[in-house]
Amino acid sequence: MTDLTITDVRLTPILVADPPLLNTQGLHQPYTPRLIVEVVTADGVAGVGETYGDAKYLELARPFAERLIGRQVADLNGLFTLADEVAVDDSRVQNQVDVGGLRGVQTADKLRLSVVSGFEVACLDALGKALGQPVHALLGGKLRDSVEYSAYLFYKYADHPAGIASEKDDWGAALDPAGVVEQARLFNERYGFESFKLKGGCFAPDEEIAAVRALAEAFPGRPLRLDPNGAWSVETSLKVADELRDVLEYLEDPALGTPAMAEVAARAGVPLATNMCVTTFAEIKEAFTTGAVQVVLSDHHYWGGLRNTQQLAAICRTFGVGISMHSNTHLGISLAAMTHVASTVPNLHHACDSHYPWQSEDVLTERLTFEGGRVAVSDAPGLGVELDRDKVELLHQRWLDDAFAGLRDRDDAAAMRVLDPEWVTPAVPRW
Ligand SMILES: O=C([O-])C(=O)C[C@H](O)[C@@H](O)C(=O)[O-]
Ligand SMILES: [Mg+2]
Repeated sequence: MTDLTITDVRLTPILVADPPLLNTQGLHQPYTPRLIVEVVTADGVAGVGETYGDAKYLELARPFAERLIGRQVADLNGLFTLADEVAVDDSRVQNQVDVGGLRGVQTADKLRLSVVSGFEVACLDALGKALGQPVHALLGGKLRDSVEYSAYLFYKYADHPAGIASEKDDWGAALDPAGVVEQARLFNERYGFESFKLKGGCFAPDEEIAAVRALAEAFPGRPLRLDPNGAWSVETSLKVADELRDVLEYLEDPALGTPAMAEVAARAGVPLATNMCVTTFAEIKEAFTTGAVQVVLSDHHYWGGLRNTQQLAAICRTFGVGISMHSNTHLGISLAAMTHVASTVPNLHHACDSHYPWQSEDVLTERLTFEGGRVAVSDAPGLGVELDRDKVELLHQRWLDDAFAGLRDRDDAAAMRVLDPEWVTPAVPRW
């Protein structure tokens, strides 16, 4: 009989290289924190998970990990009750937003769920390995053999600011329509992506409209999305919708907050997607009953894991709201987890987001690959990925070395201040 008792939990904070990508808050720093979670059973089976690595997540993950020892790896529901026992320092959530608000509201519950998700995935991986079953089978079985992702286009500089330690990337700059189209071509060439999302809210809306128009010309008929992370007023959102209605699959978080989104949705004539105004179960009712969103972009990290993602998908199905997936900077562990759960969701009709192509570094022995913009659903036991200890150690050492350099907490405004000392997180609506 397999012993599924958890006997060891390892938490490894790391810093991963990130290119100089722009968003409405500022600029990505050259390295970004992630937390690698490993749970080990009495039989020596190890499962891996990954979540946000900023200090407030680590502070919660540590006491949570201690409480896991002696519990069963299959006790997934118990993870949530256990999380409730871990106190959240109020100053970490009161009047705070995460990454300048890119991940929506910040609450103690959401912070806990973001931590639980890393452990839930690690437990599912260990359970799958112990039982010889892929994670998708533990979630009820895959409905498709591969999952489609979209190209996640960013305005970007060619390099991080001079004199700042960073890794070089080979994507070049993208600061105007021609640069955005060139980046899209590279994404298409390298990974076969068929749909394209542009991270907007960086330049005046007319410039971003021109970039999407240029994409539509270069890739006729392909699904296109524009996401300014709530940077626009209702009026500006409606103007952009008016100009791009014929080419957009959806407009993502044009304005901030459910009431503003509902106003835009009522008149835009284009579906609205969100990963900002519906990020918790508590936010669903208002958004769905006011028709504020037509597509929810789930993120298993902040929704609390893969099974919560399935529950969210079922609620969306009930209300006739679409579902797809949001992505922050993440590594192959999370891409594998996203792919497993996405393969089990019946109503997944949009290509999911993934930052993975931007991450030149990973902690796996083998990187996951996109073929025709799709990731194959693994049938190997667990997630189907293997941790490379040397790589984990290298990236962990970078985190250790950073004690005073300010990279352990993601701060896009701080990165922008290196270029523009006057930069502050822009007030919203920005346009
Ligand atoms: O709304 C979104 O899709 C995101 O917030 C994804 C990421 O946070 C992205 O904007 C970023 O990393 O700059
Ligand atoms: Mg978004």
